[in-house]
Amino acid sequence: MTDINPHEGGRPATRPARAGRPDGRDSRGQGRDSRGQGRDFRGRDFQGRDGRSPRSARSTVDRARQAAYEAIAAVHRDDAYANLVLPAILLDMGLHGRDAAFATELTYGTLRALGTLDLIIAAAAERDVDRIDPPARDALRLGAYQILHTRVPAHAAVSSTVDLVRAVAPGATGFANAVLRGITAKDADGWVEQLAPAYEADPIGHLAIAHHHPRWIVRAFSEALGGDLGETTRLLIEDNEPPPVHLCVRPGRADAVKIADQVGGAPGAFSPYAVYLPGGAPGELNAVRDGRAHVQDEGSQLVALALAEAPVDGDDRRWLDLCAGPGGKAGLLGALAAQRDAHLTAVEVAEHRAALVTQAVRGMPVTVLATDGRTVGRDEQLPAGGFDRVLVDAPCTGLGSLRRRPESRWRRQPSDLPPLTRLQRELLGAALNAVRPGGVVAYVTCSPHTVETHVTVTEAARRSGVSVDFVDARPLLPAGMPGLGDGPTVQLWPHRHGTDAMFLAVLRRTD
Ligand SMILES: C[S@@+](CC[C@H](N)C(=O)[O-])C[C@H]1O[C@@H](n2cnc3c(N)ncnc32)[C@H](O)[C@@H]1O
Repeated sequence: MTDINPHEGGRPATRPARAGRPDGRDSRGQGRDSRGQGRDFRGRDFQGRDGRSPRSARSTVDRARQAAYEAIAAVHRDDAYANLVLPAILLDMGLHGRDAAFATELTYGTLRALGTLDLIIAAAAERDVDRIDPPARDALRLGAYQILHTRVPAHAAVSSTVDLVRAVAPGATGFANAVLRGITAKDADGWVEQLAPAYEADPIGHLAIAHHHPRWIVRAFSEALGGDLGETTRLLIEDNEPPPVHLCVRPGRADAVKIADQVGGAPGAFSPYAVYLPGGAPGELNAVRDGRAHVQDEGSQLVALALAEAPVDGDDRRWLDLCAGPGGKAGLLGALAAQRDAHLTAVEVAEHRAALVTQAVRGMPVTVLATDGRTVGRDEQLPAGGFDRVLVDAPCTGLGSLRRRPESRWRRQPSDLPPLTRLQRELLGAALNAVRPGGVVAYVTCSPHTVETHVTVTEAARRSGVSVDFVDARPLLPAGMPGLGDGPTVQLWPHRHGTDAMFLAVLRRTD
């Protein structure tokens, strides 16, 4: 498993620790009360900025809730990624089995539902959540999630959260108790009825609150689904489910059916290389450790395979992956290149991610370049017209994989779109310059936002100065795959295909 978020433009997956906490580790879980002191979830005191002495404290909070609180606090305090910080916390605390599963459910569920939970907390507290101290606020979010969305009895959710607040923000114990009791007055549907606009008057606004997504994302999904609100609702529901874990069994190195048997999983429904895992820690599987397989969503496999399937006239040996880090698709394309006597050049601008690509393609006919993909035509290793197949798996908002990054829906903003789409256009323009006439380019995003998909492709093709035709991408996917639309582009969906919402456009250069 990689420690890199593939949708970020070269940014490490855990953002750097704040000044004064160089390793990020000592700071985890700490909360500060209003006097600048606080305690971490294990009751250890830390000294306030005012230099007063530590106090002694004992936490009575169970360890699964402590772990969840610590992860949620790290996400909000340190801009950490939950999918990375939580496993580290579980390991650190020695939590396994049911405790680890409960901590994961609480962390992921709370972070996914955050926007709606905050509205409910604000209503019960009669104050905006911004006016609640961060440690108490995160504990309240965790408590509200348990009350409204788990089978934990309300009284247990309230008392365990009050214990937590006592440990991390002692001054707010009475306040938290009152707010939590207020929240128990209604169930989740009752709160949605009180706080959301009526569906008939404002369906997007209603769905956003009822299914825990920012409004602009619901609107973008709805647009990408042609305004079908029923399908949009199914997508939102799917986005709130735990994500499946898929393996890609590398072509020529092992057989997916055999690996599925070995790991107690199931062969994928669509990709011949996919294995659906039953759970557990994929990084510990022998097949992953020894390079026969890597963790990769089936949708990512399908779009990479589509590039390899697209017909090209003449030579077919020079392949290019223009945005390769951390190396999932390069690992699959590199294994195919080995079988087809081709060679892959894998480009990644961020050096630490280029190093991950190098690891991912070990033993394959792949050259990794840590450089900017937009230097096509200016870098002798990236000659204009020098490639037969080119993949642009562009940096994007990642709205198609919200299941995997529970906090990202609330972090992403519409203002992220203009710089990303500019970069997407430039990278696709570079790819169209890199491919030779008769060769093909696959443009891929893990976002269904039409500004990142159709608009980018149309604009980049228009501005590129080369002539291109769209190739119908549907026949490049497995025969009989349902729900691929009218072409020529393809949009995969979690609720239709069980994959991330990958977009694929295939273009052939004609001059
Ligand atoms: C969506 S990710 C690619 C995921 C990858 N294909 C995989 O399957 O693992 C986009 C990548 O593009 C990289 N990137 C961003 N700007 C770039 C540029 N100008 N040139 C090359 N790579 C770039 C990012 O650092 C990021 O690693």
